[in-house]
Amino acid sequence: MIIDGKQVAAQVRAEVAAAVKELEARGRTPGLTVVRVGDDPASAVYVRGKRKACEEVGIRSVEHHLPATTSQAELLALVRQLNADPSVDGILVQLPLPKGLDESEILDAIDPGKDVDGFHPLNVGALCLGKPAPRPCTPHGVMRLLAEAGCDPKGKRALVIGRSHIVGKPMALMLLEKHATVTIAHSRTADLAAEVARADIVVAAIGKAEMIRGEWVKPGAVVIDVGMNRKPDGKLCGDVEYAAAAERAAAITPVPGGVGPMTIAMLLVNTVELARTRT
Ligand SMILES: Nc1nc2c(c(=O)[nH]1)N[C@@H](CN(C=O)c1ccc(C(=O)N[C@@H](CCC(=O)O)C(=O)O)cc1)CN2
Repeated sequence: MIIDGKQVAAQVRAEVAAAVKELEARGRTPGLTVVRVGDDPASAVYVRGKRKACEEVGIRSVEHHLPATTSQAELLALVRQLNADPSVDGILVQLPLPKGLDESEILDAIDPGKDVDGFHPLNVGALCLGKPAPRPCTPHGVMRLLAEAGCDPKGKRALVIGRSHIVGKPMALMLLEKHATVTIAHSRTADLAAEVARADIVVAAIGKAEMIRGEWVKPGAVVIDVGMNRKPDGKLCGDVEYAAAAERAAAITPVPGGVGPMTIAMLLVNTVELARTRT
């Protein structure tokens, strides 16, 4: 089975549009503000996608596009200004930031009540403790894809490959919350093939083109590919050898059209949730 992220994302967007209508009936239009610094072409594409998705579901979106020469102090000042602005429900600083800017200090400065990405230490702590808080969009989207594929993580061996703050670590916590037995693999893992071979659920988020060999996948496993890599021929591919893995997996996400569209859909979910909380 191919897990169609575009289709699930469309379903999520329809749910968000209905939730926005309800809020509007109460005189409240949710608002997302995106901060983009510099001219990274991929970031420009993602931010455009975020704004278009907001527009489609009725979320008000504003973009602050700052030059790559922006200083740490200037960026911090903008974040603080947005924190104080009552018309802003969600603040998102598009990553990566240009070299020289301290990403962690910027993310920590976002009001945790407006942290639509769920990257603030307080929200990460809340996730750790199983308390309600905005969940990082990509792993949040993966959980929805698993549910749509009929995969309940309870009691299953889940392998998360990658330990980033944005995907790997929160992913592991969300799977743990759903009672999976979770392993996190990374660049120093001794025998990755053996880890993959015993996993019922594999979430690959390492950023290395087709590094996870199809033949490693346990027959009947569910494979979620978070990777997005550009091949020399210009085509996109994931972290998993798709065709070979699809022969063994019970369900698998493609790249593109798998996890990517869910990242934007769950951002909309988080924005509406923050607006509700602040109402
Ligand atoms: N502040 C944040 N920055 C970044 C995040 C994030 O969640 N918050 N995630 C990524 C980039 N990202 C969203 O920002 C993102 C990545 C990929 C996609 C997507 O839809 N991909 C498509 C393919 C797109 C293409 O053809 O190039 C797919 O997989 O089908 C959406 C959003 C890093 N930064």
